[in-house]
Amino acid sequence: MRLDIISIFPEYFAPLGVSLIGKARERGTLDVRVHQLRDWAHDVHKTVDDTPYGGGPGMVMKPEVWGEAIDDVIGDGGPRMIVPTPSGRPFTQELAQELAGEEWLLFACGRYEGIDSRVMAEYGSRLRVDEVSIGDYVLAGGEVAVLVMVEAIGRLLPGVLGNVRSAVDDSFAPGAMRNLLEGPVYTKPPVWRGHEVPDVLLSGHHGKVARWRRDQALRRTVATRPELLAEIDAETLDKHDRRL
Ligand SMILES: Oc1ccccc1-c1ccno1
Repeated sequence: MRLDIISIFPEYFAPLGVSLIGKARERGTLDVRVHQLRDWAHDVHKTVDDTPYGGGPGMVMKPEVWGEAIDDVIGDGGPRMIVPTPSGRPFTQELAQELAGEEWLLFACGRYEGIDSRVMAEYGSRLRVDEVSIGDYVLAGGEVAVLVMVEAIGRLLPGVLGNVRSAVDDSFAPGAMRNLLEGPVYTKPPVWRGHEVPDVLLSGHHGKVARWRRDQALRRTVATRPELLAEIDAETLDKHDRRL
């Protein structure tokens, strides 16, 4: 997978050189290219923003600069374009799975009050363009949102996670864990400061362990995110529980 990221703060993406994503880049599973938007601003101050039409606070990012940058980066290619914004569709594990199936993603990191909407309109006629939010809060720019999305997407690519199983058992992963939160996890020692590991996890009985884990996932989901259960139909719940 090729990832292009356009930003006025390319240094934000240094973390993509470490851990799982860094190793995926070394192996060639991920081809990450970060671009400085100001390289396409031609005035002496490398200006990338201006005041909003209609008035109001803040500044809006200029369409001309973005247009030249995106044209240069994609050429005649057709990546899927992702624009992080608080007003976008929610970024979910399901969307991460979908984006992990793409060959080429282009991330446009807006700052200030956002990118002139004509940029998304212009490229929306040629590319699949999604405006995406990572949550109901406001950031200073899209860079952190891109880091979140690249990690969530990258870990789903073949060979990136050492143990494929751990992606399958993720919270929100499709299948048995869809819309369920992961339950508690434990490792050695069996007793730590008087806290014991649940006996079932030491039993070696895989069926009982699987049932206990699903029960714990359901309990945690009811306690923390009950609205997620509304999205699981009774048949699905029953099917997976019956399987256990
Ligand atoms: O708050 C933002 C500002 C700029 C770009 C993206 C965001 C955002 C907030 C939540 N998801 O994305």
